[in-house]
Amino acid sequence: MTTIGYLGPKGTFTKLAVDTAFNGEEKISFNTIPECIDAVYNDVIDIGVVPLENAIEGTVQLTVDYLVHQVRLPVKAEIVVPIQQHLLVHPEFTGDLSEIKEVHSHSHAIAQCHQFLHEYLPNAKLSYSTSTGKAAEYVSENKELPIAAIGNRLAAKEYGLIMLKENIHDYPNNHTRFIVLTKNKELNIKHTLQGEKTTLLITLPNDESGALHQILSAFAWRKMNLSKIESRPTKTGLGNYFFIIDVEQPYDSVLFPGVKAELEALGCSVTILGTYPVFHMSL
Ligand SMILES: O=C(O)C(=O)C[C@]1(C(=O)O)C=C[C@@H](O)C=C1
Repeated sequence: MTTIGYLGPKGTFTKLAVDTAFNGEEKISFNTIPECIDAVYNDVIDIGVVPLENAIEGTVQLTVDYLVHQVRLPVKAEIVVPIQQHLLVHPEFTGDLSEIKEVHSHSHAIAQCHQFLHEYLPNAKLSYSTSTGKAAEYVSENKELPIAAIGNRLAAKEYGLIMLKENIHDYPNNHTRFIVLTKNKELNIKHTLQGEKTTLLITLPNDESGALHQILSAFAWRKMNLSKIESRPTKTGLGNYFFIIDVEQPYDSVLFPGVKAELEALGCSVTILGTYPVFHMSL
């Protein structure tokens, strides 16, 4: 049977994404994003699903950095899921909002609710956990403490918690992109295909004037639409960056090799991180 790994434990957004996109497979929980990626790389599981980017908080840097610097695996699909954050408490907590002393969650979930926390829980201590599910688990195991978790409806159900405040994310149109990593498993995602993308990793030779302009023009004059460009440190010293570029089309044997050759002539290195279908899910 096909095995799918996800950032767990139960009740995470990644689990929600996996449950929505796949059924029938064996699903295995991992404590961290690197552990899940390693398990695909080491053939412990067939498929791994990890978060990549949130509409409010931006890129999940751990995922990008781990895939670029530690373990290279091809991206084979993208799943976009709506995200609703709720404030979860133990059913035995009978106080009101102002009595909550600690809020637990994943850093990305806390960041999506900064304004809410600033307004309603300015004195609560923020405690970061490996996932929203882990935070919900902690609240469920500590009923005597005046604490809350930020997480989703599934977490409330899985851990028997109450949603004290619903929809506490600061902006309404909240979504997270998850990527599906696999070495060679055929994917069978039965959802409406939203489009196709290719993600490239581009490293500049050194800090030359106009280098970024030259990179972008290689795409521009071929009329290749870019949906994301992001720079990250190469970790070799201050001022050294690579670029992750999402192109709104599948890989083809004319335009992409053309771009690659043109950029390599400028001294850049170009790696294809994946060419993949994009699925939008509704929960
Ligand atoms: O903690 C979870 O539930 C996750 O699946 C991780 C994660 C993330 O890394 O962005 C996924 C979606 C939400 O944006 C918040 C947290």
